[in-house]
Amino acid sequence: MKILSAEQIREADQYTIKYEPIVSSELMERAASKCSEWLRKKYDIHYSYQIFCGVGNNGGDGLAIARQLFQKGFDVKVYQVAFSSKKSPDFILNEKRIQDMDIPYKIIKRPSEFPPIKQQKNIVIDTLFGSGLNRPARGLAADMISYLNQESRHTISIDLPSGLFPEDNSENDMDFVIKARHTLTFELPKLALLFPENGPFVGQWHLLPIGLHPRFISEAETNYHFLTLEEIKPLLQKRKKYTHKGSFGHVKIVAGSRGKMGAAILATKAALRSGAGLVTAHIPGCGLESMQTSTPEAMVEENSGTNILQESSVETTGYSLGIGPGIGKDHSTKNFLRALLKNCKSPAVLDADALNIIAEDESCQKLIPALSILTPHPKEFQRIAGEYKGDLEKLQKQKDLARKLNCIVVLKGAHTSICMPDGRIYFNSTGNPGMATGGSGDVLTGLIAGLLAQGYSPENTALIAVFLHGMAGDYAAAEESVESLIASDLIHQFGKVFRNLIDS
Ligand SMILES: NC(=O)C1=CN([C@@H]2O[C@H](COP(=O)(O)OP(=O)(O)OC[C@H]3O[C@@H](n4cnc5c(N)ncnc54)[C@H](OP(=O)(O)O)[C@@H]3O)[C@@H](O)[C@H]2O)[C@@H](O)CC1
Ligand SMILES: [K+]
Repeated sequence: MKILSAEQIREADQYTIKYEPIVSSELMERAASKCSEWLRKKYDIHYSYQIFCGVGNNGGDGLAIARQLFQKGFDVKVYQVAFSSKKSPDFILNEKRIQDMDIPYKIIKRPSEFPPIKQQKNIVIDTLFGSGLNRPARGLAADMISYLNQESRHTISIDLPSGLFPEDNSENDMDFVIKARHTLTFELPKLALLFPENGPFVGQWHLLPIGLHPRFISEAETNYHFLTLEEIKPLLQKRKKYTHKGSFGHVKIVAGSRGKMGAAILATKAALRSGAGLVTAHIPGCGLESMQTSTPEAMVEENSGTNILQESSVETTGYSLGIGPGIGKDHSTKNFLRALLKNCKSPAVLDADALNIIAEDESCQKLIPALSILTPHPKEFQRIAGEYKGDLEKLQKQKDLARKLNCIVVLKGAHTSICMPDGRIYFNSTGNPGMATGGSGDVLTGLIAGLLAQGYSPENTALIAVFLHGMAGDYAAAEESVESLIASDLIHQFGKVFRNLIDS
């Protein structure tokens, strides 16, 4: 699914009006009815609504939602926050409609007129600003936002939390942005909704399709995508009947050190469960027994080091390498990694301490095979890409790094972003906070290496693996809980994930 800029969404809006065709007030009515349907499904008739409107089309949405809820018998109160006298035509039309229906409607001109916010079974609907915000909120609008953030326990923002810019908030004043519990956004996600730093404002966000013209969307150009099931399913290969283990490649997991063998075991198990034909674990001697006992399906190749990986010759040809989980940063391990990368000619997966080592050694970065997949978490990413101020700058650094190394950079987090060397970025839609747990990244490394071995292109491998990994997390959280989720649970869910994705 594409992520378009506010400018493109405005164009999509105009294109739909012209070519569907539909009058703009009807498009607003459609958007509002999607919202009121969503609300009615979630909250029963005992809930009341306080709807705060600006004077643009976002405010117009608020007025239309108010009328629709009122018509269904809900207790609705509407407030126009008069921060400007320039009302949009569709706002004016909807204002007239609610006035004709005797819906309680007040105009707020100063903070002393802010109404008390009901605390029980009450929802505040925020329609002060949407995608038309063109400067940080100030004056009356800013006061209103602060007041609602302080008083309302349950705010739902329409299209965007008011005060949040759809893309770039680096210059914004975040004290004057609504903190919503839910955000109902139209048709396509906006970039700002995907940034972890905006989580406190956006809450949970939901996409409501409003029928913007499909031709405009399919022709619109963008580097940003939101990765959904529809895009992943066609990428997956079904196993053919006449195949044998040699058809599915050979993974080599290069991982572990004394005290961190768990990382190697998790990555190895994940590679096995990903469907790779054969998996070899290249580990320090101290891990031999634990690996063979816990993971009898894997072969073990002992490194010359007992406690850490140190220089020894490693065959790389014919393998998909997953390098880094639990290897530490000992001087000998650094030398080992350098020699390994020198030797390795096909795309590999680099994670954890492998990334920390290359972060400290620029010359080592040049040895990474083209189209390798790097999977840093934010701290590792910062070490390798440098400091950044906010998530937009972080995204730019991710693009710079992918281009510089000619690699795929998978930046882990809520909505993990996958950046291709040509600058395309995919945000993942699966996963949950329970996955922020030790070993979760090791599982991803094994899964990526396992898919790579089976002949998926590096690009498709990264997309599929991240999506599957998140989906496994969602299944695990549904069966147990977000709190209790541990990394092995993810591997246990791979079977169900594959079955649901490939067979259905
Ligand atoms: N596109 C779609 O598909 C559909 C879009 N729809 C809806 O339309 C919304 C976009 O509407 P929009 O363009 O009218 O802008 P909106 O966010 O209401 O605000 C603009 C007003 O705010 C003002 N203003 C701005 N910043 C300000 C500030 N800091 N402080 C004070 N004032 C400020 C600005 O005035 P000015 O800059 O001229 O002073 C103007 O008056 C979109 O989010 C969605 O909800 C749906 O109805 C149908 C389908
Ligand atoms: K809003």
